[in-house]
Amino acid sequence: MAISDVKLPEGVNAREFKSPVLLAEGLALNVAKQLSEALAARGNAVLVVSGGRSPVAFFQHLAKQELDWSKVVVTLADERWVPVEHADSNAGLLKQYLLKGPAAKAQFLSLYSAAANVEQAAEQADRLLAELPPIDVLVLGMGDDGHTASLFPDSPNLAEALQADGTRRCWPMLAPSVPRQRLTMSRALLASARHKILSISGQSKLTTLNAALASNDVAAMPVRAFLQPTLEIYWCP
Ligand SMILES: O=C(O)[C@H](O)[C@@H](O)[C@H](O)[C@H](O)COP(=O)(O)O
Repeated sequence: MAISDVKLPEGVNAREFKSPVLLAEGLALNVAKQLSEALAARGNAVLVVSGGRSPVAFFQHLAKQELDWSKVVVTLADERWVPVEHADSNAGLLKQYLLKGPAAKAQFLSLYSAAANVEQAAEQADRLLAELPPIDVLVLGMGDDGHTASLFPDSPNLAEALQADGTRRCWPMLAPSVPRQRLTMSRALLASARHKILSISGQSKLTTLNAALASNDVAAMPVRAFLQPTLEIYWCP
C-alpha cells in the first residue's frame, strides 16, 4: 500500500518519498521555506517539532539550512518529564541533532522543568507557552496507537487536552510506555499552527492512518483531531 491508496479528506494533502532520507530532506526544505516566509513577513518565526526516534535525519537536514535562526523560536509539541541529560529527553534529542551549526542560534523553549511533580511542570510550561508568538510550523508524528504529540488514548486529562476550544496550552499526560510521565501541548494550541505537517514512515503507520480515517472518535485515536484541512502528510515506505 502507498499513501496514494489512502482516501484522504478534502483539504488534506499527502507527499510520498521513496526513502526516509529523501523524506527527511524534503521535509527540511519545506520547513525551512515556511520559516523563511514567516521571517520575511513578521521578522520572527516559531517552529514546533515532535520527538520520538524517526525525526533525527529531518533535524540533521534542517540544522544545515541557512536561515536567520537567531529570530526563530524552537519548541516541542510534547516532552517526556525527564531532565535534558536523560536518554529519553526530546530536548536532549534536539540539542544533539537540531540545535547545531546554523540552527544553534535558535532560541529553544523547554517544556520540561524540575518541578515537584509533572502536574506542576505542566502548569509552568503552560505559563511559558502563554508568551509564545503564534506557531508558524508544526511537525507532528504519530504512534501506532493513534497518539500524536503526547495525546495518548486512555491518559488522564485527555478529554480536557483534546477540547477544540480549550484555553490551557500544556497538560500532564500518562503514556503507556516509559517514561510514562509526559507534557503535551493541547490540541487547541497545536491546531493553531499556520502550517501543520504529519510526518510518518512505514506500512504500519499507513495502516494506523487508515484506521484513524475510518471513524471520528478522537479520544480513541487523538491524531484524528488533526486529519483535516490544511494538514500536509509526509510519508515514505
Ligand atoms: O515524544 C514523542 O514520543 C512524540 O512526540 C510522539 O508523539 C512521536 O511523534 C510518536 O510516538 C511517533 O514517534 P516516531 O516518529 O519515532 O515513530
